[in-house]
Amino acid sequence: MGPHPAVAAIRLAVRRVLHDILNEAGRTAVYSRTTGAPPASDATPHERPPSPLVLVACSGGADSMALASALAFEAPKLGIRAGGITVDHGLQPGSDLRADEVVLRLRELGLDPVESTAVTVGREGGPEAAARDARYAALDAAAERHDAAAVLLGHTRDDQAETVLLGLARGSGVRSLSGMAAVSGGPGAARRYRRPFLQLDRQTARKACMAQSLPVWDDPHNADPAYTRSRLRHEGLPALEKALGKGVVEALARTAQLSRDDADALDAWAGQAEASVRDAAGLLECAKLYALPPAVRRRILRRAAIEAGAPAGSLFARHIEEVDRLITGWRGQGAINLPGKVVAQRQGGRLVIRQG
Ligand SMILES: Nc1ncnc2c1ncn2[C@@H]1O[C@H](COP(=O)(O)OP(=O)(O)OP(=O)(O)O)[C@@H](O)[C@H]1O
Repeated sequence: MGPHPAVAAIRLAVRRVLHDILNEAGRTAVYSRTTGAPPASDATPHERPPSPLVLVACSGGADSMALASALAFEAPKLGIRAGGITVDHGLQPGSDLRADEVVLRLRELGLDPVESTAVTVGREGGPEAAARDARYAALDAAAERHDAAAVLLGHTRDDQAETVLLGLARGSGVRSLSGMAAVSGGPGAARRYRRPFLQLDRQTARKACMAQSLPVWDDPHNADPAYTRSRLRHEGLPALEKALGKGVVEALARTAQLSRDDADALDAWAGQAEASVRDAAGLLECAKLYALPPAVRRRILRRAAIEAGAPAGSLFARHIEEVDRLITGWRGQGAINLPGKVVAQRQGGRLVIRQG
């Protein structure tokens, strides 16, 4: 009898990603599929390149426990070492004990190395953003320390749908609607993070844990109505499903993929158009900017503001719209102040964006 369908589904999702990692590293999965033994080789063990290490980021929740179990099952068959890391945010009493428990469970799955790392969560950008920043910094550090080829994250299709809705409600562009990427980078490692479950629904991950008798922990934050994402998960999406039908989560995840492709194309277009709207001195020419489609023009303006020193995270659509009005609605406006003490002004048909 084969594995439970949910277990088969999580394993397949992880296997695909592990194959990608091997291919990118220029290695093929030549290790025995049944025993996990390396192929017979003339090379002595110390001449063989060390097998790559893949870490799973695990909170102890159903999604990342399912991910850890699938990694533990698939990695040895491909000659990949599998490890795990859990981050203790220190936001609840006893969180250190919980982290120790997660470490134990990951070790029981056969992962090695496994470690927990404690972080201090600041306040910047609100509680969710601050916890996320601290978590990724810790995961980046762990990946560096262990020289990991990749870190797996347990985001599911449901998380993706929530992210798309949050972007939609913020009124931002297609980049924001494109949600989370299946592959994304950390400092110095453009393809560090992988999300094997992005096409998989949360129920499948949960069922896979049940089928394997894996205990999971439900983060009280996930149910805390003080958090926007939690309200969306427990009230917003169910209401949408009631009104629009069950396929809404899948449709939102598809929207993410389509938006990502559109955003990438527009970014590339803006990158190419940028050189053609600069004069010999490198200044942006307003007449040429005016002739461009708004989506392309605003991307060029955003890039110029960031290049001048505006922090990307504080630069919102409304800032760029105001700068855009220097091009499309010129009536002698004064200089426009942007985050990071950057100033944009129109001078003699040129747009000057620099730190004031
Ligand atoms: N404390 C943590 N330590 C390590 N990794 C974490 C931690 N919290 C989240 N992650 C990683 O980020 C992913 C997304 O986390 P998030 O809390 O947004 O989603 P979730 O649906 O609650 O996931 P899970 O059920 O795995 O907790 C997790 O699946 C996991 O890979």
